[in-house]
Amino acid sequence: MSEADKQAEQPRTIEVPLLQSTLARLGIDKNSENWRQQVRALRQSKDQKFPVMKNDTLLRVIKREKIDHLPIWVMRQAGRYLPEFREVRKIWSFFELCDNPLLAAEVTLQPLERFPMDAGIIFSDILVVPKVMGMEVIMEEKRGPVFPQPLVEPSDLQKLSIPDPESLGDVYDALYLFRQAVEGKVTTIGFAGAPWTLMSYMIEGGGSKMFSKVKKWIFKWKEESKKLLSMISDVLIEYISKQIEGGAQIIQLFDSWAGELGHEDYWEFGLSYCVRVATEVKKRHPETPIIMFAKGNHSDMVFKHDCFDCVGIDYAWDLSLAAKYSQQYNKVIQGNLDPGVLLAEKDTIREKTRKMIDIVGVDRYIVNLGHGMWPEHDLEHLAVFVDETHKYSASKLK
Ligand SMILES: Cc1c2[nH]c(c1CCC(=O)O)Cc1[nH]c(c(CCC(=O)O)c1C)Cc1[nH]c(c(CCC(=O)O)c1C)Cc1[nH]c(c(CCC(=O)O)c1C)C2
Repeated sequence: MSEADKQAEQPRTIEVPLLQSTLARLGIDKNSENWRQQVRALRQSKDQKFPVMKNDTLLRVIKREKIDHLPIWVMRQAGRYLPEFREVRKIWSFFELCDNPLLAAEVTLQPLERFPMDAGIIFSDILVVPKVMGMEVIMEEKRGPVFPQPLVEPSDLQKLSIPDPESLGDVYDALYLFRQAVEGKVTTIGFAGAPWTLMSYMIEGGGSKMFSKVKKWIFKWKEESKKLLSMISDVLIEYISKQIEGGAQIIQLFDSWAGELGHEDYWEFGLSYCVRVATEVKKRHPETPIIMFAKGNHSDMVFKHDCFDCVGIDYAWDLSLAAKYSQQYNKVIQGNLDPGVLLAEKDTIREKTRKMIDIVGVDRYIVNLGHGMWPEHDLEHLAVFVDETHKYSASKLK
């Protein structure tokens, strides 16, 4: 049966059991025709208030305040490894979830019902940004994201537009609902893809092995490439600022394809734009920390920039070196268990977790994977990672 047929068979009522009591408290009726307007009006209201934080461990680490355990969350925390997420995906397409604040908030809550994480990253995707800039994006079942009409040459830039920031209002509304729903028990994380990574998707038309098309752009059409990177950066500054105003308490920038560029080129076409985005966002929201995750070989460059409060370390990086830089540059680090370790025996997961904590120590550290969860991951194994992080770090903090 095709994806469309499967979807046609399911009742498409919006089931959000985890959000139920929050909606009741906020006075939102999900069955009313104007529930979207009701959520939006609350999010935009001047006297918007969020529940008091009961567990702000993650934010305390950033501020170097006292904690009783190390915080943990995992990238791709909401996703296909969760049976309840797969159930929702039988009824709704990927972007239908992203465009529906009730469903996006519900799906973000799902992993927190199972695991005592310290944060929730809002369910969305980095590719909602190219979408609102005028590009079509399709999520294909096995391949991932596909752009049927990628940017081929500089004249294609004319097809792009700078959107009204409110055209991504569904994301801010989802953040608002999620932060209301967790009642201060976890930190709310917003995110965006970095300019270089988004540009890569927009030109390659999807995931890539060689990155030959986007590399042709930056080396052959340097000025036009910079125009595109600037345009994306401008959109991101507004987008991230609005996420913070909607409820995000910390932001992660994902530069998933950073490692495809050499050192100097990554500065010129990658990190310098992230610095610009983070610096601008910080001018507007100095209190909101920013985590920079540059996957690949460039974390050393990230440490040197004041606009980043935390450096996300991928699994291939040397954690001891990251720990050294963390001291030298006075920065929090996040990472970096290889997602593959979650396929091992539980004892191995515990051992590797303890080792990471021994290397970094129990301050300046947010425990995470070194990249996202995989659909084949076992729920119990993730539970072991979370449990060992909390127990072992708590024993060291006593
Ligand atoms: C659950 C999910 C997401 N995106 C995709 C899926 C799986 C597809 C599905 O359910 O149909 C497709 C989806 N979206 C993307 C991919 C990667 C494809 C590729 O390798 O090119 C896939 C399969 C693009 C994407 N999307 C994202 C990145 C950066 C992180 C990384 O490096 O993996 C990237 C590169 C970020 C992302 N994507 C998502 C989140 C929120 C959920 C969470 O983390 O809990 C986040 C933060 C959600």
